[in-house]
Amino acid sequence: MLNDRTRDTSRSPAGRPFVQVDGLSKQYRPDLPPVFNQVQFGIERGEFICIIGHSGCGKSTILNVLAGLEAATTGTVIMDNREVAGPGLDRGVVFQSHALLPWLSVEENIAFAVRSRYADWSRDKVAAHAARFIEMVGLSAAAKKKPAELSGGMKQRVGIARAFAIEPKMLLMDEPFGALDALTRGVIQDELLNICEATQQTVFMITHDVDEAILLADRIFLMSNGPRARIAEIVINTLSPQRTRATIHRDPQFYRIRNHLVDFLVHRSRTFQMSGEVAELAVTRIVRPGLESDAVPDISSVLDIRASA
Ligand SMILES: Nc1ncnc2c1ncn2[C@@H]1O[C@H](COP(=O)(O)OP(=O)(O)OP(=O)(O)O)[C@@H](O)[C@H]1O
Repeated sequence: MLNDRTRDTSRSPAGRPFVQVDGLSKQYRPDLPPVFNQVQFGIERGEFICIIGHSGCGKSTILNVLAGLEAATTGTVIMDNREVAGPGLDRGVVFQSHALLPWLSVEENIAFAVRSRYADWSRDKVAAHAARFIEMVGLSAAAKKKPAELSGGMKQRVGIARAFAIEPKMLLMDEPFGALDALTRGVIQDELLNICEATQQTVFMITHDVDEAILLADRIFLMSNGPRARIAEIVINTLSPQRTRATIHRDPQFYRIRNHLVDFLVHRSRTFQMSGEVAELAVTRIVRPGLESDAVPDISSVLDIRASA
């Protein structure tokens, strides 16, 4: 499989990234500290972002805010020059559970979503569009089956096809492969890469799997532990855009990035928590193993992990 992940990263006339998140915080109760605060990042059009952090740091809450399913306590999310103020079909969401309509077949589930997005399309056009995405996830032979007749991996493929089929401006995925066995997970990761290449989809994905993040993501956001969690580091994936699951382990750079991520999760994610007051003032650190620096608005320092490897 070849992933020639060239991106259309054109910015808005205002010079803003495609998605701009500023000053985001979430406090569920006034007597408790915010789960996260000062969360700030940009996502370019066509970029694949993975976010990693310990359980409870607020990853799902951030994703829900991006989806418009939850309101932040402070801060703004601007997507394609418009503020996100609620759910909308310009964003697709894939959760770990599939949430398929059990009385509809695979193709009907996807067609249902396509019709809600493109209400004026003819029946044939909807069916052809749905079939295209069913084929992309390798489910053409199962198109007539109901969800109860599908394996967990197949159901998750339907969820992914449905999300892509509405051609969202941003696809949000909350641990989409968390419930799958390793083999199925690998196959679907490959399919996901192929679809992203074909569609230039912008993706924001939560994962607990560092290998998955290195395979899929252009950049990896690392969240410190909560409360008062924040995006402490952004790791730019400098592996070849042609990386594949089969060959990625042969690249020495893979282990440098992997060690860096694991070290963050084991050690550094906690230090931000312990120095909570200081962390509030701190800025996101960017890790860019071996690439030239270019303008990234929320970044203030560069750490080259090759130098320390
Ligand atoms: N509705 C709610 N009311 C109160 N607290 C909440 C609510 N939803 C989430 N929380 C708390 O907010 C924190 C962040 O939750 P969230 O699910 O966003 O974390 P997460 O990083 O996605 O965790 P995980 O990796 O385990 O899914 C947790 O401490 C959780 O208990």
